[in-house]
Amino acid sequence: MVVLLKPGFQLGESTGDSTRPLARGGTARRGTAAAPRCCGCPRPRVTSQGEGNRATRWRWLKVVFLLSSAAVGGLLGWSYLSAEDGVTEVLARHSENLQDKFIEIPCSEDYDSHKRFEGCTPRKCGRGVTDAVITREELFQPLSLGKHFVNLYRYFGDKIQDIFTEEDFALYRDVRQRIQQRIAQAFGISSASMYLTKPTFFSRINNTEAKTTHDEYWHPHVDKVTYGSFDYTSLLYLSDYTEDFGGGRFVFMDAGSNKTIEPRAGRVSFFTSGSENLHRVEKVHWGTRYAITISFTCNPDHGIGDPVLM
Ligand SMILES: O=C(O)CCC(=O)C(=O)O
Ligand SMILES: [Fe+2]
Repeated sequence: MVVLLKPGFQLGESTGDSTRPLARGGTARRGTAAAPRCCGCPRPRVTSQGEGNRATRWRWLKVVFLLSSAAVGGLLGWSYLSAEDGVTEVLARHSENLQDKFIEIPCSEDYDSHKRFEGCTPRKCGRGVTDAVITREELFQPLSLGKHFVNLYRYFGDKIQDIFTEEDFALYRDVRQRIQQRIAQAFGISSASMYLTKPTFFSRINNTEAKTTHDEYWHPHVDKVTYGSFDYTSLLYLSDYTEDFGGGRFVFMDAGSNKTIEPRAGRVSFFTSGSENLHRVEKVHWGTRYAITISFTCNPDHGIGDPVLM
């Protein structure tokens, strides 16, 4: 109930079509002389019909003004939060099971400042997502044991035999080959012209504080700048956005409209590594996010072999 008291008015209640005062059960009637009287009370002002209408209009104007202000405020707040979040389009939702999604974008000039390998160095650039390369059943749990941004080659040293089995590595090789073929097909190059490059690592991200700048995964970056040898980057997600962790979406930072990929276990995203694909990872708010970065170079000198048990 909205109760408004204005000079010259008695209690009234807003109704759907007007702000008529209650007129039942002896309650006072606005704009008439039938209001209760008492000795010594100031004589209620008798208002004309015109004045009453003006006041009603005034009240409605106030209501309309307040509602519009609330709507404008809400819109501004929403657009501020969206802008801060930086997300304007979802490329791949967690709930979707995507066969193949590929978006071509113009290449940056980054590749011109490196030695070109025709038939491999990107002439066609873009980004893709697929849930069809690896089944959820194939996901390799053993590799999820790693520490934050673990380098498969360096971190474990002699301990690597205790942690990974020959089967884990065989599965890694198989998955790596399938991703390599998918990338080659999407960009129209030969899979044989691509080489696995370092760092190849898996990441375990939670909301504990970063110990070194290497742990600060959320900064916008270009892989070719950060890692040098990368020409094609791929990411294999091992856990599920909103089920295993909150935050942690992958964001392509395009001018004016960012695009997100929501991680899903078994989902592979891949893209050319130059500044046409500036990106970041949102901070993880809760839970643990697992992913493997598998990247390729066109320069055989920067190629590495698959990780093996020694
Ligand atoms: O884990 C991700 O989604 C992306 C990580 C990343 O940007 C990188 O490894 O360079
Ligand atoms: Fe990256």
